[in-house]
Amino acid sequence: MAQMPPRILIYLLRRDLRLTDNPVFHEIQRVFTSSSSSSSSPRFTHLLPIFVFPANQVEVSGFLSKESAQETEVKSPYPPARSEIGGYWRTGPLRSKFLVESVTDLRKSLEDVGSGLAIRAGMVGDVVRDALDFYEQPGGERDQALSESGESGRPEVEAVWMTAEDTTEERRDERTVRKLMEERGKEFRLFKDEKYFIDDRDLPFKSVKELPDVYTTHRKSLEPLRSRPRPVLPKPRRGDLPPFPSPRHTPSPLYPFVSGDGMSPEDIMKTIMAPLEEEPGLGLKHPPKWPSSSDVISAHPFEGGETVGYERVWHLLATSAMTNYKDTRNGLLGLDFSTKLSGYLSYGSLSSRWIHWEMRAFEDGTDDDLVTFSNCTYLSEINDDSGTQSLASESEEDPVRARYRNRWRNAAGFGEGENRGTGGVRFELLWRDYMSLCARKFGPALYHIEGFQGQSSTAPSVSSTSDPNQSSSQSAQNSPKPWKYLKEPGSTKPDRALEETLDRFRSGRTGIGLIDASQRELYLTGYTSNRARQNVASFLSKHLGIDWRLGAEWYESMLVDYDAASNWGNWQYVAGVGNDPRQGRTFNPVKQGLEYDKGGEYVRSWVEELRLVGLKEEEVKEKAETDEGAAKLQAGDNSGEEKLGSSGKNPPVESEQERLMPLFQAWRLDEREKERLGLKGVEWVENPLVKIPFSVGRRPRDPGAPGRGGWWRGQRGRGGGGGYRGRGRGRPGGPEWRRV
Ligand SMILES: Cc1cc2nc3c(=O)[nH]c(=O)nc-3n(C[C@H](O)[C@H](O)[C@H](O)COP(=O)(O)OP(=O)(O)OC[C@H]3O[C@@H](n4cnc5c(N)ncnc54)[C@H](O)[C@@H]3O)c2cc1C
Repeated sequence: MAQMPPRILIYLLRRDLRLTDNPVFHEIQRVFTSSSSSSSSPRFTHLLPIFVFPANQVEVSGFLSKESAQETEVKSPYPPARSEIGGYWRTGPLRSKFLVESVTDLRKSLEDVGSGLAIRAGMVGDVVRDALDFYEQPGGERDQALSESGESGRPEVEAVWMTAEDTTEERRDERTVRKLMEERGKEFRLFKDEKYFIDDRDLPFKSVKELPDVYTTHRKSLEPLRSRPRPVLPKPRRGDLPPFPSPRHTPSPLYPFVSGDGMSPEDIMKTIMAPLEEEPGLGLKHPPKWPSSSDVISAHPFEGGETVGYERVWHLLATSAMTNYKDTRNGLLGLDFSTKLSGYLSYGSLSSRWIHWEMRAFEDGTDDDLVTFSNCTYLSEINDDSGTQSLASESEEDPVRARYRNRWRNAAGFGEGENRGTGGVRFELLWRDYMSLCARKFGPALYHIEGFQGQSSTAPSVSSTSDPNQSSSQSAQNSPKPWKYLKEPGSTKPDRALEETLDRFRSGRTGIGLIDASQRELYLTGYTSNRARQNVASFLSKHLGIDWRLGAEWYESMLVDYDAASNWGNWQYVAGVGNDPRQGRTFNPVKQGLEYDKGGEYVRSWVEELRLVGLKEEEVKEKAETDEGAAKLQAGDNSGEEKLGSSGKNPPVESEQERLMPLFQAWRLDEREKERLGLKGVEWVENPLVKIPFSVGRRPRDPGAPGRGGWWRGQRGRGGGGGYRGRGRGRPGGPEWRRV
C-alpha cells in the first residue's frame, strides 16, 4: 500500500545547542504529540535538525571534497573566515574545539531520543536553498532510488523553524532564510530563544528602544531578580520528536563540501582544525608556549556541550563554589573561582533560567522532590502563550544529577535561601541579558568604532553615510578618541609598526605582567577571567590608544565563550564608547596586579620567564621541586638569592609590593637580576610597549612620570618597539567595516 509522502520540518540550529529548555524542540514535541493522538494526518512526519558551520564565521575549507576522478583539490566558494580588520581566524582552534564538542554532544543527545542531527558546512542561506532544491527538483538518482524502493510520493519540506539572534550577521541569515521560504510559499517560523534569564515577554518595556542606557537602571527595574525567570521547558524523551528522515530523504551536502553526518566527533574535529593548523602559531612571531611547570593548569579545561554544562552547574552547587562565588569571582587562577558557564551559555547549551532553577532548588532545599528535568512542579506554571498544555513528563531524574544532588545537602548554603553567591550569579546573568538587549537596540553600532555612544539616545546619531571609522565630534558624549588604526585612511597597506605592536600584544610580550599573563593564558586555554579581560581591553584601548575593535576581534578568535553581544559590548564599555556611565575609566594593570594577583602567582604561572621574580628563598626551593629553572637557580650562585628578598621574615605589606613590582613591569628589574634570570636584552623586558607609573605608598617610583589624567600620552615615546608614536592620532582610518 502506498505510504504517505514524508513531510519534513527543518529545524536550523545555531546558538541553541540544547535539548532541555529549548522552545523549538518543545513546540515540535507539542505539535507532534498532539497530531499523533488525533485522527487527522500529522503536519510533520519527520524532523530534520540541521547544524551549519557558518562559512563566514568558521573556516570550513576542511570540508572540501576531493574530486576523486582527477585528484585535484576543489576550491571553496567562500573567502577565508577571517576577521575584517586584523585578519584573524574568526573562530580560532580552541573555540572550534569547544564548538565541535557542543555540536556532537547535541547530536548524541538527539540520537538518544530517537532523532539525529545533520551537519553541514556553508553559508546558512546556501545550505537551506540547496536543501529545498534537493526536495523540489524532480528526477535524478534520488527519485530513481525512491521508485526502486517502492516508497511513494516525493518528500516535502513543510517548514523551516529557527531561533532568533540579536546580532547583525545572524539576523541577516534569518532574513535570507525567511525570503527563501516565502518565495517557495512555505512556512518560516522564527522563535525567540528563551536562553536568557528574563524572558522578553516579562521586560518592563514594549520596544527595545526603551532599554535604559545604564545597566543599573535596567537591573533595578527588574529586582528582585530571583522571582523573575520563567519555568524551564522539559527535555524531550525518546519518541517525543518526529523521526529523523531516512538517508534517502536527507539532503546531500552543499557542493563542494562533504557532509559531517557519517563522521565521528574526532573526524569532524580534524576536518575543522585542518586549515587552522596550516598556520602554525596563528601567524605570531613568538606564539606562547605552555609553561614547563606541572603546577600550571588551564582554568577552563572543560569540554563543550549540554551534558558537560549540566555537570558543571551541579559541581558548583555540590562544592559550595556557587555559594562562595561573590567572594571568589575576581580570582585569576583555578577552576572554581568563577562559574565558567559562559561557553555553555554562548552556544546555548545551557539556558540562564535553567541555571537559575537549579540554584533555586538548592537554595530552597527542595532538590529531591521538586526539580528534575521532567517531573518538576514548576512546569505546571508554564505560561504558554499558545494556551496549550504543559508537557511535563514522568521520566527519571538524570542519574548524574542524582549523584551530585546527594552531595548538595552538605554544601554551604543548602536550604538557606538566596545567598551572596547565587545572588551574584543572577546579577551577572542579567548582565549577559543586558548585553544582548544592547546589541538588539543598537544593531550594527555594536561593531562600530564609536560604539553605542555614536547612536546613544542621549546623543545625536551619526549619519548612516558617515565613514564608520570616522570619529564624529558631534556624536559622542566624549571628545573624539584618537584611535590608532591598522590601516591609514585610503591605504590598503597596514602600518608595519602597529602590526608589530599588535603581534606583541597578542602573544603576551607587552612587558606588562598582568596583560602578558592574560594574553598567554588566552592563547593557550581559550579563557581568561573577567578581571583580566577588563585590564587587557583597557590596556589596548586606553594605554596604547589602539582601535579597540582589533582587541575584540582577537578575543572573538580566541575565547571559547565568545558571544558577539557580550564580547563587543564589553570591549566598547571598557574602551569608553559603550554603556559605561563612568566613561574614561582606565585600569592600571600594575595596581590591579598588586591588588588581584597578590603573591604574583598568576603572572608567574603564565609568564614563565618571570617565574622566579620576587620569590623568597624558601619559595624558590619549593618551586625547584616542580620547576627545572628554579632547580638550576637554586643549585647555582647564592649571591642571587639575596636579590630575592631572602630574609625569610614576612616583609611589611609595602615592601612586599615593591618586591613584586618587577613582576608587573619587568623593566623595573635591576640589571643584576635581569642578568641572573637571563632577561637581559629581551625586548619586551627592556622595551615595554608602555611604562606605567605606579608607586607603592605614594613614593614616586618614576620621578619623570607625568601625573594622572592623560599620563599615558606622555609615555608614548618611551616604550620603544611600539611604533605607534604620533601615528594617526585623531585621524580616521581602517578598512570598510563589512560586518554591518
Ligand atoms: C573585554 C571583555 C570581553 C568579554 N567577552 C565575552 C564574551 O565573548 N563572551 C562572554 O560570555 N563574556 C564575555 N565577557 C564577560 C565576562 O568576562 C565573561 O562572561 C566571564 O569572564 C566568563 O567567565 P565565567 O563564566 O566564569 O563568569 P562568571 O563570573 O561566573 O559569571 C557568570 C555568567 O554571567 C555572565 N557574565 C558575567 N560577567 C559578564 C559581563 N561583563 N558581560 C556579560 N555577561 C557576563 C556570563 O554568562 C557568565 O558565564 C567579556 C568581558 C570583557 C571585559
